[in-house]
Amino acid sequence: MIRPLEYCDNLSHIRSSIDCIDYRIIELIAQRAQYVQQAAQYKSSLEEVKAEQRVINMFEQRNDWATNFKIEGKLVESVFQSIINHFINKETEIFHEQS
Ligand SMILES: C=C(O[C@@H]1C=C(C(=O)O)C=C[C@H]1O)C(=O)O
Repeated sequence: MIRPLEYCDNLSHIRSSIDCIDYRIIELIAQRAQYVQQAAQYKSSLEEVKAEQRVINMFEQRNDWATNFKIEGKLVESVFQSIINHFINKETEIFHEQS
């Protein structure tokens, strides 16, 4: 369980909470993968698969979200760079398989 910070009394409480948070992050990435997989069905070219303008807009929006949560935009940018690049590659594979 994610123990509320005010109830964490030792390193073990902190680490088990971090483990739960990371588990949830991975669960959400797996869920995200399913949506990206579906997106390929609505694309008819490799340009659409890459969707450059959408990606630019996403980075701006995620940077704003980072600011709201008081975390560094650089961190969020590098995390989403990896995630989105990975998913574009996956979606490209799916696109080639279905066309
Ligand atoms: C999922 C899409 O396809 C690609 C993958 C994206 C992603 O992982 O968020 C975003 C844009 C596209 O490069 C989409 O067009 O929305």
